[in-house]
Amino acid sequence: GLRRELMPKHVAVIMDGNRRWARMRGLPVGSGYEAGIRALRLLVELCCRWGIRVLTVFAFSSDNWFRPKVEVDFLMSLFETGTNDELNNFLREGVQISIIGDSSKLPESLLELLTNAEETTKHNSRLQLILAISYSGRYDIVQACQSIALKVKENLIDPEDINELLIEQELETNCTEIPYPDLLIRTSGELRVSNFLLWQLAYTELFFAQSHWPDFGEAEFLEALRSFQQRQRRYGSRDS
Ligand SMILES: CC(C)CCOP(=O)(O)OP(=O)(O)O
Ligand SMILES: [Mg+2]
Repeated sequence: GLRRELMPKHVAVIMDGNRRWARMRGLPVGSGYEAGIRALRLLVELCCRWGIRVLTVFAFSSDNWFRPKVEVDFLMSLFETGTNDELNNFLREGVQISIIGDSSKLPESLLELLTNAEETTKHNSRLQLILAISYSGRYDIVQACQSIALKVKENLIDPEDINELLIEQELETNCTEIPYPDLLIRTSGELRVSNFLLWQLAYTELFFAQSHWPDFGEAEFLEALRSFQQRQRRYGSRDS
């Protein structure tokens, strides 16, 4: 069975397969996205129940902007209604919301909602939910480099002061005490990282599930946790 002391502290999820889920059922794409939101709500509850400290989900990548406008608009409105519907639950359950990604491209109404949700939940401490929206792992590293280069230019630091900790502090995941996921879950059978967290995933255990995201429920999550607990994490040290 699962052992509480071997739980991952930070779980990251690429919630993939929503459109295929809908297509397999002869449903419109929007139904897949709506089912995906429901699966996310369930996962937040499961993470609270199993004592996971941080959950980072890839809700919308910078590449997703190239999808048909009708799909992008539907997703943006879904993020708005989802945030509205869930905010009171998150407040009650002690869930803190943080957003990472290029928020300048989000609709003003969604940005306001998310900023308000960050503000009203900032003292919650049971689970930190990080929503990666309009996020790019490579751009995250680029913006960290720009920020560090500026500090060098302003003589605040010297080039030899640049180390892994400094970069970690400049990444967008500096919104959490546990920036490095212990476990990454990707659904729908794709075996790619797709420009999600890149620096942060250096030693993360990867778990790939066949089921599409809307079908990823408690049984599937417990299977991922069991797989994680059976792994011997070496961080490159032991050669055996
Ligand atoms: C926006 C993102 C979370 C949606 C993930 O599902 P998806 O739209 O990539 O679905 P498919 O991989 O089935 O096309
Ligand atoms: Mg996909």
